[in-house]
Amino acid sequence: MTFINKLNAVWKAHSSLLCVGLDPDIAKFPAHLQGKPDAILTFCKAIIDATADTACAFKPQIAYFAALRAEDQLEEICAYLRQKYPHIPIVLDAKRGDIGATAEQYAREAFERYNADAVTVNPYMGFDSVAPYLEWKDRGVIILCRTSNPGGSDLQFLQVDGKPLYQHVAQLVAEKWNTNGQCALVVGATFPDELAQVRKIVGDMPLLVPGIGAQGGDIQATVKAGQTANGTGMMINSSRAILYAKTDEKTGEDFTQAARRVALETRDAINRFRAA
Ligand SMILES: O=C(O)c1cc(=O)[nH]c(=O)n1[C@@H]1O[C@H](COP(=O)(O)O)[C@@H](O)[C@H]1O
Repeated sequence: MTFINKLNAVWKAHSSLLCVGLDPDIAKFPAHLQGKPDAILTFCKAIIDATADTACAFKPQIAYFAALRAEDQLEEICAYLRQKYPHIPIVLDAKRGDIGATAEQYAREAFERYNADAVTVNPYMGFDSVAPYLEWKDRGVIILCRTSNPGGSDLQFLQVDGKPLYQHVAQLVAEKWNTNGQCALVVGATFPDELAQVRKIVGDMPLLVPGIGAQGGDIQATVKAGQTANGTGMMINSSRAILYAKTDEKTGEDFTQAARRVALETRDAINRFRAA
């Protein structure tokens, strides 16, 4: 099944636009996992099991694994997702961007080694740097458009031929690069006005929308600006707010129960503003 078909099916089946980000930071792990050799694997599996039914996607961020020489644990996590939750897309967040020959290797890394359903890529080097990912016809290629960070404006907001650069990216992807219908765009929840602009340009193209939770993006404004006519169209990502949710001492919650509680609250807060 293609990435886009999988996403459409799980949006419906789970009634959720929530993407759970897997950004494992050992320093924030519960005490009983500290110092264990496979702590990242154990932590991520526990989070996945606690939140799978609330999510429309899981998004592992590769830097958190690579920095700790834990790519083998990322492989195991992706294999676990494939085996236990094959209906939930895996979005590998790698933000790659390089010349074609090198991009071919990055595409193999994402789609063969990790067997991800989709990968995030940077459009700065132009079409030939993105083309190798598009060769993988059943996979998703999620292109940075209007990122959630404050410095995103430095380049993405530059006026080019009368409109900001990020709108050119949206138009280029929608009109020229997406010939196989496998593209999506990254647009931060921290910029709902721009999210609405992108939605106007790209029709029903899926959007990966990080920036709620720890980065403070407004859920109501995000959903109103970014949803499609049928109330879908987005993978709204939250990582740290779910992974490291504060446990409620009164009820004696553990970290998985706290993560599940916040994931459910976030999913429901999103659903409150969706079109029926
Ligand atoms: O591509 C991304 O996922 C991404 C794009 C962007 O513009 N902003 C952004 O925060 N992200 C990623 O989304 C996640 C956000 O994490 P939290 O702020 O903890 O929810 C991190 O893994 C970021 O690397």
